[in-house]
Amino acid sequence: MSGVSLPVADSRAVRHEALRLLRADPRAVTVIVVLNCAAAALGLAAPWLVGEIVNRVTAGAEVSTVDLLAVAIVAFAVAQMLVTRFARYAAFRFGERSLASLRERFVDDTLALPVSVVERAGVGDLITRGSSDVAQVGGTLRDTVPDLFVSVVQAVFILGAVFALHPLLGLCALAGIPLMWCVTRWYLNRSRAAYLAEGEANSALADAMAATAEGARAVEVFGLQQQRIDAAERAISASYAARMRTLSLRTVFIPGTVFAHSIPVAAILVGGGTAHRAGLVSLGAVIAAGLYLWQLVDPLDHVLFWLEQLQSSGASLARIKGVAEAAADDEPAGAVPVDDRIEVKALRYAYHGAADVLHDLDLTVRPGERLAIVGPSGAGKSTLARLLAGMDTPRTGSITLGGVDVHRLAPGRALLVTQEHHVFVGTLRDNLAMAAPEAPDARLASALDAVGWTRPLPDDLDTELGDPARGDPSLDAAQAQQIALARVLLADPRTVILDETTAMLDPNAARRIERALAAVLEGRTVIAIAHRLHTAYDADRVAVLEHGRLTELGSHDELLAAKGTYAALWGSWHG
Ligand SMILES: Nc1ncnc2c1ncn2[C@@H]1O[C@H](COP(=O)(O)OP(=O)(O)OP(=O)(O)O)[C@@H](O)[C@H]1O
Repeated sequence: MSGVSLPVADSRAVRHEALRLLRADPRAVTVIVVLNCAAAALGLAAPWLVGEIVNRVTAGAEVSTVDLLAVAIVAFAVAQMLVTRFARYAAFRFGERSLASLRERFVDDTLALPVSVVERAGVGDLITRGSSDVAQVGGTLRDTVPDLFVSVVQAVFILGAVFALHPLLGLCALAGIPLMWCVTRWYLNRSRAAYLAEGEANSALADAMAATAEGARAVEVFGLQQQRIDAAERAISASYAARMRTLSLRTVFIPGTVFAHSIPVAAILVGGGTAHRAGLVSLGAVIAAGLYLWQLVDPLDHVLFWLEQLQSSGASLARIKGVAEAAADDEPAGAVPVDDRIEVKALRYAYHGAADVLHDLDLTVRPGERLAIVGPSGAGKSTLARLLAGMDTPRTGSITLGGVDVHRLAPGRALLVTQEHHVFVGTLRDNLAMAAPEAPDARLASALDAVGWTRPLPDDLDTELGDPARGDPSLDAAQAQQIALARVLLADPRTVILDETTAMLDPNAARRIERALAAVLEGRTVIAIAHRLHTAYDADRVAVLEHGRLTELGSHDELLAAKGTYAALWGSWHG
């Protein structure tokens, strides 16, 4: 964790993104709106028909009339059920499609992020945004938005129906709104911060437990039991206090809204009863209005419940959109250089605002040249390699390849090969073809031959790799490195930067890989960070880096003759 978070989008950008998701499929949204309105309208029939039954019975109607109205109630209920079913289905499909599009965009935005931004932010943040935040927004699109919409439509229709029965009854129906408004505002003003604090306290508790479990040996050896118990108790107390805070908010919110629901029913009974006695409304209308109000409880509950969900999804969408903003801040790559000459001018670099680790570096590498960079640990060799590959940008000064800032080069022009090797889950073909998607199998196979690949695999290029849990053959570090080198061959970069490519391998494997490397590097410009000095011996020139400064530059023989740092390093390495 670096502590430098990825950005979070502001509320305007979040609103814009939410509208974009809704506008992406206007046909589906129209179908959902129409079906839900129809379902809500059909739901209004039953209370009105019950009121009609009361009015007709009071007026002395026949049993057959009542039967007919009862059948109509059932018919409307069935019709509402069917329409609701199709409305839900349409909403679910829309939600799933929106979720898929959100995921795809997130992957695109993540891949467009500069490596340095990902490293600074920490992979954990990106994973949380890509998993729980995307799932939260997806759930909201699939369930909350349609349900909220249905509930709002139902509530509006129900209130409209009560007003249609009689404006006086409509006014009684609105009697609970002021209290509900106050309680909800009070709750929403406090709940976001309280739930965020609860989430943080839970994470801290999980971290404290995990640290104790992971460091169990150290706890035992150094007798840290009491210290870990105290740490756990502090985390538990903080989590308990945070939970009590959210619980106390709910103990006001839930009873407050339940009470607010009963006010209009009481108002209808008192106001409606008085109006009926005064001959202003029929008894059936009062009963229908009472039934409507009971029907109103459910959609209002949903609206209040989902409001909170919308708040936390808004926060998740802001975090997802923040990744897109970070990706958009990066300058577009794709510039094509005039040749392969590398020019480093007055280069300075510092990590996250700390002191400079590279100071005023000037260096020219000719096309096709082999340059070795040597120096003590911490001198800045790997930092320079990353800058040369365009993975980070200089604080001041410039690095160009063929006149183009390396940061803006078209992909594949200059490649950094490190000691890290990753086998992607997929077939051997997938692992190779990502460097050259159009390459036929014969070219993939010859790239493998060129890097000295000898391991027979059960299904050749179709062999699945990368997931030992499903029984994929496991590859050792050297074989994984060979796949990485075959990829370099297939990508065919004009410039290759090697950063201690064989450092993690045993001497035999290292020799095999170095032989393979010779094939890969043929005819290219090569800048090699050398920890084994024979790489420097084979190079056209050697650059010595000490404390972030270039202190020596020349051929192996010239530097030996100069009797400086390189000569001393060679002397101690050689014997
Ligand atoms: N991610 C990072 N954040 C902060 N400082 C860093 C980071 N990576 C390297 N440094 C610092 O930058 C300086 C140069 O490190 P760098 O890894 O480039 O040296 P190096 O010559 O490659 O060393 P080695 O041979 O041990 O790999 C060191 O002081 C190191 O502590």
